[in-house]
Amino acid sequence: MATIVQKISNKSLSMAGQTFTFDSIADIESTQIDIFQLIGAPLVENCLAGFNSSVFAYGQTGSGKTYTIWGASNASLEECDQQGLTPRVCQRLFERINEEQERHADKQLVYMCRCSFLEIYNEQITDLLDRSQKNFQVKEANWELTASWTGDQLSDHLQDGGG
Ligand SMILES: Nc1ncnc2c1ncn2[C@@H]1O[C@H](COP(=O)(O)OP(=O)(O)OP(=O)(O)O)[C@@H](O)[C@H]1O
Repeated sequence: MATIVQKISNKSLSMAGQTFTFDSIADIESTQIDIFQLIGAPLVENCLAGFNSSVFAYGQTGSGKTYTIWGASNASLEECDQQGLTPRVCQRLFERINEEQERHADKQLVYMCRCSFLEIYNEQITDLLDRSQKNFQVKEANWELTASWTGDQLSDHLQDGGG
């Protein structure tokens, strides 16, 4: 069978005779930990520095979006190889916040975290933290989301399966 896409290096691949270059390319050998180190850990540091961060998974059905963003269906918040980005990022984020608060105890740092978890399917946006919110229009530029969660609420939600 002809190879359609060929990985040339960690940053480039060839397809139909053309070479494409990216910041980084994961492949079939990449583990959930690899993806967390590549995307999740820098994202957490970015958030701690006060910047908004987002992860966008795009691909055809069955290509592994849910597996990558969330994890295998049997993965829980407990340590598990199959955990995806979301539980790992949440865990690291709150660990790092505790670390920073302890390190700078004299400054009494207060962090406010806000997160949204959205699915776009058939041009319909669903708020995955509040499934009653499912009629956002793609064209609307300033739709507002209700998802402003405390760490404990988010942690409970993740442990309940996030549905
Ligand atoms: N890297 C991987 N290692 C092991 N299993 C994987 C991997 N990626 C995906 N899978 C498995 O492949 C199947 C399809 O993956 P997944 O459900 O994540 O796709 P999807 O892109 O979210 O699909 P859809 O768009 O239909 O929701 C699942 O059973 C998932 O556990």
